[in-house]
Parts: sequence; structure tokens; C-alpha cells
Amino acid sequence: MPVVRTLTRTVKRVLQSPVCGCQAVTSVRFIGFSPRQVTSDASFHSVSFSEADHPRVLITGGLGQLGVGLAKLLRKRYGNNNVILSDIRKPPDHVFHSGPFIYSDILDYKNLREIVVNNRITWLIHYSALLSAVGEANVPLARAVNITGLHNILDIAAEHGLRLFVPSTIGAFGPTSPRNPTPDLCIQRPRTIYGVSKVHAELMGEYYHYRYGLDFRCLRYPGIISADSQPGGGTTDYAVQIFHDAIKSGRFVCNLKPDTRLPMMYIDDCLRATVEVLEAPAESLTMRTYNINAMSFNPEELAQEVRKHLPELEVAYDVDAVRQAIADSWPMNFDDSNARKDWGWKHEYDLPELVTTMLGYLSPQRLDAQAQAS
Ligand SMILES: NC(=O)C1=CN([C@@H]2O[C@H](COP(=O)(O)OP(=O)(O)OC[C@H]3O[C@@H](n4cnc5c(N)ncnc54)[C@H](O)[C@@H]3O)[C@@H](O)[C@H]2O)C=CC1
Ligand SMILES: CC(=O)[C@H](N)C(=O)O
Repeated sequence: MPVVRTLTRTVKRVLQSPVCGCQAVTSVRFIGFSPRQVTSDASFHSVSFSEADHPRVLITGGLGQLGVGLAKLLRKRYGNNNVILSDIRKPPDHVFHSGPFIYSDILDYKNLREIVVNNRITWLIHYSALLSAVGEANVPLARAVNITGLHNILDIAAEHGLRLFVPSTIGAFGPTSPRNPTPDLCIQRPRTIYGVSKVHAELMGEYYHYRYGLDFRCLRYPGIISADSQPGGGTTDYAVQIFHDAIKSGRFVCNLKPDTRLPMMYIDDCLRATVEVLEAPAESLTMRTYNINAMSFNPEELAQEVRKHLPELEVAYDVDAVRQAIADSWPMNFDDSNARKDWGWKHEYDLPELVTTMLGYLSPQRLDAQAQAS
């Protein structure tokens, strides 16, 4: 009985401590490890890394909408060779020649571990996922990539003392969550495999943080809008496609109803937020999962803003029932006050700046000039 009492006391202590920071009690995947945090003595927003203390970063799922842009940003800060992009797809030439790229399937645990060890990785940014709409079209694959894959990532990060960033999403909320606005902490009962897997990621990451001292950091992104990378099959994709179609044909068919309001963000804000939370001193983080937001609009409002530049734009609606049901269960406005308070999050792009920037980027003259230069 004394043994049971001692064990009970130990477990209680672990569960009550805000950040465990302790040695792992049991090993993860058969291997003992002592969680080693990457030092974070740099001050937030003005961090500069010397050659000696820069992180060695691996980005999984790096060839999607967000990874290439993030690699570019991180390479500027930490050096080209210190940021490795990885994916299971073949990289286009310009990506392959822009910095280190490696094949990595997150479902292959041994291969992933080999990459982390051989490249002395210290930060892992886990972007691989199947997004909301493609996830509903292939639930077994989404479950494997988004849940089994995450388990591999968590174990490898814990085993090697990595700082781990995993993005979550507005899709981690559901119809029973408060939707206008949605705070960080509230009911989360999403009805997509994507959302379920992201709630699982949030909870598992936080559990590993408290249990093993894993330096887990997570932002819930809104729908991300970018000009030079295509979205990978989500519910918010319409807000990217409208720009391409407005410029190409002046006609856009929207798969969501005109009044479907969702939180959105321009990619530059999203990538900057990611770097900021990664560089934030651990003491500034009162939570490990934060909402971040920039703007909130519906298709009709977006079309109106685009028409200020392209008055001829015609928009028709052909609603996709699956995407509409998903969007109707997601937040309309996102409360990101904790991120603003704790680590100084501040977005730069509202709807007018977003539209001007996207149209400027995609203008035929600019695209022509880019094609001639490459
Ligand atoms: N783009 C957005 O609007 C938002 C994205 N996020 C999250 O940000 C992360 C990145 O998003 P995106 O770049 O938009 O996603 P994406 O769908 O464009 O790219 C995901 C990448 O994962 C790769 N992948 C799939 N299976 C894999 C496997 N077994 N091993 C390794 N890689 C694999 C794919 O080849 C793809 O390049 C995701 O976790 C997503 O959930 C969250 C909220 C909004
Ligand atoms: C908001 C997201 O997570 C993504 N863009 C999707 O629509 O699935």
C-alpha cells in the first residue's frame, strides 16, 4: 500500500504542475529520453540568431499551400541550410533549387527519426495533413495522416527534445461551440475528421507538454489566403480561387452561400505569427494552443471588395453541400485576445489590404514579367 500511496502522490504532482519539465517517467516508443528544451533566451519580436545558436528546422508536408513560404521566411532568419523542407511529393524546380529538400513520409517512423538524427534537427514544424474537404472524401487516409502521423511526430519530438509546432484550425470547433466570437477555451465537438484530428493534436501536444516537458506550440489558423501557392482542398479555398477567376475570366462560381462568414488571414500574417510564436520565450506562453485572427468576411463581402478593383466581376453560387455544412459549423469570428496579450500578436492585413495585395500579385503584367524572368 505505501507504494500505491507514493505512486498516487507522484501522479498527482505531475498532473497538477503547470509545466512538468521533468524527466520522462516512462519511455516513448521504447526509448528513454530526457526532454531537452531548445534555449529561448532571445527577446520576442526582435530575435536575431547567431551562427551558433540558430535552430535546425524540419518542415513536414512542406510542399502545400503554406510550407514553401514558411521555409523562405525561416531561411532568411536562420540561414538557408538550416531549414529543410520535406514532403512525399516531387518538388517543382524552383523549390528544389532554393534550399534543402528531403523526401519524408510522416507515416514512416524510422525514416523520420533518421532525418531528425542525421540533420541534428532542433525544431519540427509539422504541416502534413489532409484538409477539411479532402479529409471528408477519404476518411481512412485522413485518419492515418492526421492522427497516426501526428503520433509519430510527437514521439520523435519528445524523444529528441525538439521544439514542435503543429497548426490547428478554426475547423477544430463545431456547431456546439460559440461561433461569434469563438474563444480559445470552449466546447470543441467538430463534425469532420479534419477537426477531430486537430482537436486530438491539440490535446496530445498539450499532454506531452505537461507529461514529458515537450516544447509544444500550436496556433489555430483561420482560412489562409495566398497568391503564389494553391490551397490543398479545404472549405475556405473559395477565398483564394475568386482572385484567380476574377483576373482570368471575370467570372467566379462560389461553392459556399453568399452569407457564409468565416475567419480569414493573408499568408504573410499567418507565417509571421508562426515565427513569432516559435521564437516566443516559454515564459510568455500562458497556453500552448492559441487562436489567431485577422479578418472575417463572407463571399458577398469579398466579391464587393474585389469589384472595387474589377467592377465587371460576376459571381454565381453553386453550393457544395459538404463544404457548406462544414462552414456552417465553424466559427464566424475568432477571439484571439490571448495571443495578442501573451506574445504580442497583431495582424497587418484587413480585407482592403488583402484584396489590393492579391490582385497586385496576380495582375497579368506582373505574372508576365515573372514568367519572362524565370
Ligand atoms: N491553408 C489553410 O487555410 C490552413 C492550414 N492549416 C494547417 O496548416 C498545415 C499546412 O496547411 P497547407 O499547406 O494548407 O496544407 P496542404 O494540404 O496544402 O499541404 C499538406 C501537405 O502534406 C503533404 N502530405 C500528405 N500526406 C503526407 C505524408 N504521409 N507524409 C508527409 N507529407 C504528407 C501533402 O503532400 C501536402 O503537400 C496543415 O496542418 C493544415 O491543417 C490550418 C488552418 C488553415
Ligand atoms: C481553415 C482550414 O483549416 C482549411 N483552410 C480548410 O478549409 O480546411
